[in-house]
This record gives sequence, structure tokens and C-alpha cells, in this order.
Amino acid sequence: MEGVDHLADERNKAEFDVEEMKIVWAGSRHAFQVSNRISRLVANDPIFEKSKRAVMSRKELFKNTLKKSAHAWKMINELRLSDEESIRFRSFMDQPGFVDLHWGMFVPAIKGQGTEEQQQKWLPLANNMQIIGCYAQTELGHGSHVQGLETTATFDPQTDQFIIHSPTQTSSKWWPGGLGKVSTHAVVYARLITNGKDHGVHGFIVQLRSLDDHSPLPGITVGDIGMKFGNGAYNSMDNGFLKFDHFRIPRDQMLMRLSKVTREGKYVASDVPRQLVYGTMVFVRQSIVSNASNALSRAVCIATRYSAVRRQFASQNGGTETQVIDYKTQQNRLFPLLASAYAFRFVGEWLKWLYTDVTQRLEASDFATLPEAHACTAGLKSMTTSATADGIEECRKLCGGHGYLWCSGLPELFAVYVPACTYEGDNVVLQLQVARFLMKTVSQLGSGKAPAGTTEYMGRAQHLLKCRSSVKKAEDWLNPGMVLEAFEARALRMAVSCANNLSKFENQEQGFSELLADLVEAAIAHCQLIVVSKFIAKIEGEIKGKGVKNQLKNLCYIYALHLLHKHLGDFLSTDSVTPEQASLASHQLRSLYSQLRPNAVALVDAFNYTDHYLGSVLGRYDGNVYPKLFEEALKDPLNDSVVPDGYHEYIRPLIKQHIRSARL
Ligand SMILES: CCCCCCCCCC/C=C\CCCC(=O)SCCNC(=O)CCNC(=O)[C@H](O)C(C)(C)COP(=O)(O)OP(=O)(O)OC[C@H]1O[C@@H](n2cnc3c(N)ncnc32)[C@H](O)[C@@H]1OP(=O)(O)O
Ligand SMILES: Cc1cc2nc3c(=O)[nH]c(=O)nc-3n(C[C@H](O)[C@H](O)[C@H](O)COP(=O)(O)OP(=O)(O)OC[C@H]3O[C@@H](n4cnc5c(N)ncnc54)[C@H](O)[C@@H]3O)c2cc1C
Repeated sequence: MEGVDHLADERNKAEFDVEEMKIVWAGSRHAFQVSNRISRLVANDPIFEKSKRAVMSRKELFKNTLKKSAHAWKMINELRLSDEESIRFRSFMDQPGFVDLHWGMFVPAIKGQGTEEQQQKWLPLANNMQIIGCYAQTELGHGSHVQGLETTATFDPQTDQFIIHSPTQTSSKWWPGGLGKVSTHAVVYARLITNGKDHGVHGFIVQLRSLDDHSPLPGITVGDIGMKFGNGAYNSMDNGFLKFDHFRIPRDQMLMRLSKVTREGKYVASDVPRQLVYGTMVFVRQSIVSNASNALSRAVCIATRYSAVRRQFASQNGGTETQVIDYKTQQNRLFPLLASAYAFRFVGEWLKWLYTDVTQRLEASDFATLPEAHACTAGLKSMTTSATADGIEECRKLCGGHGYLWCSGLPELFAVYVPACTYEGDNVVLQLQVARFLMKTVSQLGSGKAPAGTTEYMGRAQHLLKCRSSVKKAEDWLNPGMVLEAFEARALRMAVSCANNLSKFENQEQGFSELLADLVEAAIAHCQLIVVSKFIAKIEGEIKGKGVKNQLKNLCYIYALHLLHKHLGDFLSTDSVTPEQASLASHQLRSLYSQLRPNAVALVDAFNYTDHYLGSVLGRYDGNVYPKLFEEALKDPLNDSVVPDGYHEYIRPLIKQHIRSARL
């Protein structure tokens, strides 16, 4: 029934102030107000309609993306939206496109790696979209191994230019978003060669297409790399290829904040760590962690509302059928995902703080926290995107058959989200960076240099290597100190075990490659500890609103205890908990599920998503699922006619043949 709230009973059960939880979720009252206003602005604009994406051809979808991006830009200017509002606007538009890379990587690369003069020249052009840029790093032959890139930028002192060249097929740039059909410019990563010497990979601003007619400049071959996973989905993005044939750019288009090439061709490295050339990736990895909570919360919102609407099997006394959300199995799969969405939100907030802090330190030439910032952004990007991709797929299964329908919103969400496990660093490769950092930290224990930040717990190794958990009853698992100690002991013991095994190898690099799988597991344990500890820090802080803190506490312990359950092998094999304590944790988890159950729908309402943004018939705010499923089905082009195209060619002859042979 139109206008009826089918989830009203669920909403009435809530034991907390949903409006206050919306503010906690958004990060502040101001952030909530911005999100709330902008999401409705986008939802009410017919240009941003998105339900037909799956049935569009690639060309239609791409043109539709251009149209939406141009309209968004017009609105952003007409309404004089701030940077914060514009970011929200593009995110609620919810269609991957070249603008993501222009604002998300091209502009940050110039800001982070360009000199003052370079910023003054290029940023106004980029900020006004008079030029459109992308981030061209990955090549056909190398993505993860950045130092293995083959594109060359050779300085020619006679003309004061760099010659950008793709010497092999594998050196072709391959994957950059926005490159295929749109970008006029790119930040291109290439090996800098001066006076015959290779100085490694550096960034260069390169114009690719004419600003008059958009044709590729002479010496440039560029195009789209073709269809990607899923219909619609990420195919709105023009990921591209790019080949250079001795293409020349002026010397001042090398991004020279970190190192320079003089007019004479002398390479001058500054005293800052060369890894700062990877700074844009650190920035984006940090924002990908916040994005993980967006994607996972969307999926969880759909699965939670639908699980409350969907009923299967009568209860024993033959009354109304059971809401599937009341099955303990459903809760055991769904509620940890709901808790994870909140956990990733809070760790994302903290990571943003860490990133801002390290950026300020770098500006003051303090590089001490750079390795930790790299390890945290790499590890948390990896951990949260893997969990989110798996979580979206789990939400699809939680919605049964209807979850497989396009209009559930889940297939497209999954198809768009899953490459996050690969882009901005393959998730295994990134965890190995964390593992290197942990091995270094363990090797320095006892050297007098106390570990700080997220490895501070390693400084308490003497205690953590020996301690036994003091959990004696199920409620002890609601004690933050006891939970943290179990996670710290597990993470430290796994890291120390890897370090001990490494020390048995004469050649450390060989040892590292033999132990890769164990090292990744140790890195994941460390990252999970970070997320748990930041969630605990959140619930120990000031939180307003009736019942809000209580809900967050439940979510925090569900997050921690479900991880304990899932990785029980780690906890038991490291003696961080006993089998009896693990069983008490499962008992406590079941009790927490029961406490969460009446609040489940309100907890996803707190995400404050519009039906437009959710894009799901199953996750509609009003829960009016069944009539809307019919409406969506009838919109499918196959239902435009009762008798399908092709009937006369392919179906009728079969049936006729059958009738003829039956008569014989
Ligand atoms: C404002 C809103 C923003 C919204 C943003 C939206 C974003 C839009 C999303 C759009 C969608 C998709 C975008 C996708 C874009 C891309 O994918 S771009 C390409 C990304 N590519 C990668 O991520 C490549 C992954 N590889 C690497 O990062 C590195 O090469 C790797 C770390 C694997 C290399 O490691 P090493 O082999 O160790 O190489 P070295 O270069 O020699 O490093 C030596 C030491 O340096 C340390 N290190 C490495 N990286 C960093 C870093 N980033 N920062 C600090 N330090 C770093 C490394 O640990 C070594 O340290 P050690 O010597 O051991 O102490
Ligand atoms: C949708 C999408 C958008 C993208 N956008 C951009 C963009 O805008 N700009 C850009 O420059 N790039 C972009 N990329 C490229 C992306 O950054 C790379 O694909 C990514 O960094 C992974 O590198 P790769 O493809 O070389 O994977 P590979 O390194 O070839 O990975 C293949 C397998 O090998 C394993 N592996 C590799 N090295 C190791 C190791 N040392 N130890 C153990 N296992 C290892 C990996 O775990 C993986 O299982 C995009 C990619 C995608 C999918």
C-alpha cells in the first residue's frame, strides 16, 4: 500500500534516539545537515535518475555519465556549493565517472607534488574544470610494482624538454580512470632519465588531448580498455590505455616539489623521503576507508529492512509467519555486518585525523610518523575493502532470491565496489607492507626505541606474550580492557611468531617470501586490533542522546566478539583465549544479538539514506516491497511486448515442427 509505513512497528521498537544517532553517524551536526540537504537535492532532480543503468548500452551509459557530471557541475556553481557540499553532491550522484579521478587524484597529485608555482599555474585551471585530469600510473605490465614501471621521461637539455616515451607494449598505461575518453591532461608516472642516469619513478603533468577539438595530440595514442565486470556498474567509467611516442613536454611540467631537474639537466633530490611521491595514493587509501563504511552500510540497510519485511514459515502455533530477521542464523550473519559498518565509520574518522596530522608534520619536515601512516592507510584500506566486498555479497544472500534481482540494488553495488580490493593497491600486496612494518617494529623491541601510535601495545610485549585472559563469565566480554588485551595478545604473538620464523632464514628476503601467508594473517590481526581499539575509544568518549551510547556499545562488542569467533584458530593457537573463554564469547554474542534485534531497523535508519541513494526496491524506507517489485519487473524492456521479438524466427518454427511430428 502506497503511503503506509510497513516498517512502522519496527521503528516503534527502537530504544534510542535515532536523530542523535544520525549525527553520530555523520560525524557532527553540521556534517549531518550538509548530507541531509545535499542528498535530497540530488534525489529530487530527475537528471540523477539511475534505475535504467542496467539496460543501457555502454555508449548510452557513458553519455549519461557525461550528462550527469555536467549537470552536477552546473548545480555546484549555480548554488555556490562549498568543497564539502560538492564532495557530498558527487557522492550522492552515485555514478562512477571521470570526475572522481579528476578531483580525487589529479588535483591532489598536483597539490601534493607540485611546487608553489606549479600549483598556481595548474590548480585554477583544474579547479574550474578548464582542464580535466586523471592519474596515469599503472601500466599493462606493472601495477603493484611501481618501481617496475617502464614509461620513460628523458631530459633533453637542448630543448629544455622531457621526452615521454612508451618503449614496450607492456609500458602502455592501462587502467587509469577518466583517461579513455575524457581527460585532457594526466599526471603521468615515468622513470626520470637525465644524462643517461635513471632516477626512478616521478610524476609529470602531460597534456593528452587538444583543448579545441579533443583529438589526441600527435605522439599520443589513447582509448578505452573495454567492458568491465557487471552490466552498467563501473562501465560508466572510461578506464583507458595510453601510449607515448617520443612526446615532448616542457621541463617545468615535471612535478618538482620533492626533487628537481635544473636547466642543465642536473637532478637535485631534496632531503624529504622519496616515498612522498606515493603521497596521492596514501590520501586516496585514507578516503577509501571512509567509503567502505558507506558501501557496507548501504548493503546492510537493504538487507536489514528487507529481513524485517520478509516472512518465511509459520511459527509452531500456526500464527503469522516469522520475519526472517528473527532467525538466529540471519542475525548471526547480518548483525556483525551492521556492527562492521559502524566500526569502519569510526576507524575512517580516526584515519582522517591521522592523515591530517601526518600531513601537518610533513609540512614541518617531521617525517617520523610517515611509515606508520603508510602502514595504517595501506592495512586499513585492505582490511575494510575486503570485508565490505564480502559483506555486500553476504547481504545479497541474506535477501534470498530477490537479492539477485538488479532492482535489489545489491548486484550493482557489489560490481561497483569489488574492484576496491584491487585498485589503489592490491589488498594482499598492501597487507605485506603492514607486515614489513610490523617485522621492523618487532626487531626493534628492546632497542630502547619504544613503539608508538598503533604499535604502542608492542612495547608491552613482556606482559602480552605471557598473560592469560582473565575472562571468567560471559559478561566479562563486555569489559573493554579484557577485549583489548585478547586482541593485543593475539596480534603481538602472531607478529612475534613470524619474526621468530623469519630469523631462522639466513636470507631475510627469502624468509619473507616463504612466510608470506603467515605475514598477511599477522598484518590482518594488527589491523583488526586497530579497528576494535578505535571503536572502544569512540564508546568511551562523550556521546549524546537517549540510549545512543548503549547501542554503540552493543555494536562494538558484536564487532569484536564476532571477529574473535571468526578467527578463533588464531586466538586459540596463540593461547590468547581458552576454549572455555571462546565459548563464553559466543554466549555473550547471542545475548548481544537479542539486545540489538529491536533496534536493527532504527540503526540502519540512522544512516539517513534516501531511497534514491539506496537504489533498492528491497531496502525502501517504507518497506512496501512486493508491489514495487512488480512495478520494476513491468518496466523491463522484455515486457514492452507480450510476444517477444524473435518469436516468429526462433520459437514458432520449433513449436510447429513439434506439432507436425506429433501428427505423424
Ligand atoms: C576528497 C574525496 C576523495 C575521494 C577519493 C575518491 C577516490 C576515487 C576512487 C576512484 C577509483 C579508483 C581509483 C584507483 C586509482 C589507482 O588504482 S591508482 C594506482 C594505485 N597503485 C597502487 O596502489 C600500487 C601499489 N603499489 C605500491 O603502492 C608500492 O609500489 C608498494 C608499496 C607495493 C611498493 O613497495 P616496495 O616494493 O617496498 O617499493 P619501494 O617503492 O621500494 O618502497 C620502499 C619503502 O617505502 C615504503 N613505502 C612504500 N609506499 C609508501 C607510501 N605510500 N608512503 C610511505 N612509505 C611507503 C615501503 O614500505 C618501504 O619501506 P621500508 O624500506 O621497508 O621501510
Ligand atoms: C577499476 C579499477 C580502476 C583503476 N584505476 C586506476 C587509475 O585511475 N590509475 C592507475 O594508475 N591505476 C588504476 N588501476 C590499477 C590498479 O591500481 C592496479 O590494478 C592495482 O594496483 C593492482 O595491480 P596489478 O593490476 O598490477 O595486480 P598484480 O600485482 O598483477 O596482482 C595479481 C596477483 O598477484 C599478487 N601479487 C602481486 N605482487 C605480489 C607480491 N609482491 N606478493 C604476493 N602477491 C603478489 C596479487 O595479490 C594478485 O593476487 C585501476 C584498477 C581497477 C581495477
